Amino acid sequence: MDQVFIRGLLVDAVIGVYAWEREIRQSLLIDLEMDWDIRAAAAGDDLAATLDYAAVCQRVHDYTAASSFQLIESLAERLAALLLEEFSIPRLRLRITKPGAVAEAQGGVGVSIERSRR
Ligand SMILES: Nc1nc2c(c(=O)[nH]1)N=C([C@H](O)[C@@H](O)CO)CN2
Repeated sequence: MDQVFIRGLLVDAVIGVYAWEREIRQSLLIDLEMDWDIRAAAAGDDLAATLDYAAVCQRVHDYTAASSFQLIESLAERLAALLLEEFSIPRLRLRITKPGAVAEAQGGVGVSIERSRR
């Protein structure tokens, strides 16, 4: 299946389990791979026929920046559900990296999920 993807979308949010984490904003990196048949958009050279990655970035940014979950798992599930629904995406893979969470983990730590529209 074709995909529209977003890599390394940087968003600051209140996220974390510990008391000190509730007082600050921390950076998150969000990666998305979204199934989308791009042939109609390519044939018509038409933005309206494809999944607008800029619109998805804006929605992800706005939702995440306003959120205040403890676990990145919670953010991942909510984000996946709203994107599947609002953009009529059949299936997506979503990864959230919390770069500063574990100093020794140079590549960051996080979660990755794959979800489909029901
Ligand atoms: N699987 C997870 N493990 C941990 C999370 C999380 O969201 N998912 N969060 C924390 C703390 O908030 C941590 O980021 C503080 O450094 C610990 N483990």
